[in-house]
Amino acid sequence: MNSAVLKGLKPAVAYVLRLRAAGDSRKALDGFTQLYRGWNLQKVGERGYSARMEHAGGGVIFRQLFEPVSCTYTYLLADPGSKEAVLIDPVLETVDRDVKLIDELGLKLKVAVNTHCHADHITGTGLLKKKLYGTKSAISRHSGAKADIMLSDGDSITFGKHCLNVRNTPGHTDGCVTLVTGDQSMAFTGDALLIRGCGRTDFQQGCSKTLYNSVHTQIFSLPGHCLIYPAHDYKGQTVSTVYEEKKFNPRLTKSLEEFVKIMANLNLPKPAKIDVAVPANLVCGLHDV
Ligand SMILES: N[C@@H](CCC(=O)N[C@@H](CSS)C(=O)NCC(=O)O)C(=O)O
Repeated sequence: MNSAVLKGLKPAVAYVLRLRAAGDSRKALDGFTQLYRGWNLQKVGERGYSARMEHAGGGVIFRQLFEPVSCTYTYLLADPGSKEAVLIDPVLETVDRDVKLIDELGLKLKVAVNTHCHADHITGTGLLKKKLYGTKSAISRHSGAKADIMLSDGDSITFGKHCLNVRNTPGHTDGCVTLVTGDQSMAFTGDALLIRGCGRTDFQQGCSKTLYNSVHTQIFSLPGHCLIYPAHDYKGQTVSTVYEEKKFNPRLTKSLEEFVKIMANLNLPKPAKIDVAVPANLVCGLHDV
């Protein structure tokens, strides 16, 4: 670590040590967790993309990628040792970008997984299967969509020595899942939980009561420092934490009754591509499996 980085870290380390000396070990532990994460964050371009790269202990390669028309995040995770990779929520229009990155990093795409049957964009999984031989598609068995791997609650998607654990989080659709890293440091929440928001519940199999229950039991039960990576953001945010959303989410901090009212009065326009996207996504994108 160079001296400029060390100089910048010193006050933060001192603050954490002061917390520990003052006997606030929980806050100190959270502080250390944040510092550790900070060492692995990189700022790229105009958006604050976080990229946790491989390090001495053998971390995970991680990229957050953005598709600006549907404001969709695609996530690439890979094991630095085996080079096995997983892509979460790829978008048809950005498949070439994703393939190039996977090639450049020398990775082998094992699974392209959708957190649910999307209504606003066409998934890239079908095209990825054609472009990257051996890739398997995956989606929840409750989604009604076709894929090579039909996921159930409690399943794991492994890539090298890492894994993503599947938690059913229905409510936006019946087949919504949240994918949680084995160490519970990151959760990919799809459209169940967005940053300071949540997925709408007014089409497909949407149910606001179900969504409220999913978020509270399956996501808010994760550790406070667990990073939340949603499928979309419409306001330029990239990442949140369980702690932040439990404290500041304007919908999910409310009672169930209030939440149901909020969701019934969102009055959002229908996604522009819904009539094309849903039928295509039921067969893994434009291309059949
Ligand atoms: N304008 C977009 C669709 C925006 C939208 O409805 N987003 C969904 C997730 S994608 S189905 C949603 O749940 N939004 C929640 C919210 O509070 O905004 C388009 O035309 O594609």
